[in-house]
Amino acid sequence: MKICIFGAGAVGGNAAARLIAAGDSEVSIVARGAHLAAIRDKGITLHSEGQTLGGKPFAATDDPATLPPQDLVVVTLKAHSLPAIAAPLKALLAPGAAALFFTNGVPWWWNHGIDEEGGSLPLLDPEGKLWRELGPESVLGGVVYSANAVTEPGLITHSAGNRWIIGEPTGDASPRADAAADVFRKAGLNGEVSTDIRKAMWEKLVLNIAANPLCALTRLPLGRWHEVPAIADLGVTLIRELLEVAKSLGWDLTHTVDPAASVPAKPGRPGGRPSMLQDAEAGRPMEVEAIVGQLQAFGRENGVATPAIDVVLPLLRALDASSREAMKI
Ligand SMILES: NC(=O)C1=CN([C@@H]2O[C@H](COP(=O)(O)OP(=O)(O)OC[C@H]3O[C@@H](n4cnc5c(N)ncnc54)[C@H](OP(=O)(O)O)[C@@H]3O)[C@@H](O)[C@H]2O)C=CC1
Ligand SMILES: CC(C)(CO)C(=O)C(=O)O
Repeated sequence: MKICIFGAGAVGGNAAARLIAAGDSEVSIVARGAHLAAIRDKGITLHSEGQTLGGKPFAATDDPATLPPQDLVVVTLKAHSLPAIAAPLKALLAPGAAALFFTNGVPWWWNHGIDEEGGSLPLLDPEGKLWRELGPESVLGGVVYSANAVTEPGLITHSAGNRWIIGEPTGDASPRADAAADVFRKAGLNGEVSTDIRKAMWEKLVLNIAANPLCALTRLPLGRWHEVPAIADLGVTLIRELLEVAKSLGWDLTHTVDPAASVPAKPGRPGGRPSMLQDAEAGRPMEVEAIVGQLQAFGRENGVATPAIDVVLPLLRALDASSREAMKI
């Protein structure tokens, strides 16, 4: 099986290192910049649970057009980077092959299988390129619990979690979802198939809606939230709003999720640098719309008030705009 990891940064780098080490598939990597140069020079190295994997030079590329058609493309870019790769991603897929998106937050393909006329979500696919040029029928949805950081170019440090949930947006069982989960499991990545990938998305978003924006805005990693207890209280409020939005769309998690117990920060627990904090610290764009903005949009469409989101969202958008301005993008 030919598998490409498109955007092998923190999460994708973990998957790539494990898939390469397993040796069951023909793996290729699309990366860029200093990270790409380091992968070509020294390979992709994964530090995980006291073990080190990888570390042999690897012929990665920044030009997907140089790769042969792939049976599976695992897409691990940030949500805001996706529209730019719609056409090259489509060109990389062998007939019938899937693009498996492991992206936090509400996915651009949300309407596929539930409201085709609704098309792409404008906050996530502003010009509709993903819907039009890639096409939602190419999509496998993915939800990942695996905390990683690119600690230096070519080096991925994995700190917690190993759960990779895969599902068709239509909710159907499919050989391509089974095959993807299977190849992940063989590589030591706990792949599982879901017939309700949106439910898995909401359950994961319970963690992200509190951790990601509040760590990014305060610069406090999760292990330091106890220094300002009101931060965790705000996290609980954000989770409550998320649950009401999800319920208005038909996913009622209010009986299974306890907001107070779901705030990811626990007093004294060390570490915890969510991906949005990593982006804020590095002055990179952040996944504001997938993790926060789309919740406000859904809330407004369905008459659900989101007062805490309404405060957090403009702060994040302003922070994001200043990063983009500094990076001239
Ligand atoms: N990090 C984590 O612990 C977790 C992250 N997630 C989610 O997983 C997804 C991926 O996150 P994460 O791994 O942290 O992101 P990263 O930014 O670490 O990785 C994405 C990589 O894709 C590269 N990239 C972007 N565009 C292109 C392009 N056109 N061609 C080649 N390479 C490209 C980026 O390069 P550059 O840096 O130059 O932009 C970067 O190296 C996100 O949705 C995130 O929310 C989920 C669970 C945990
Ligand atoms: C759950 C969490 C917070 C793990 O790091 C994550 O998904 C992220 O970093 O975006």
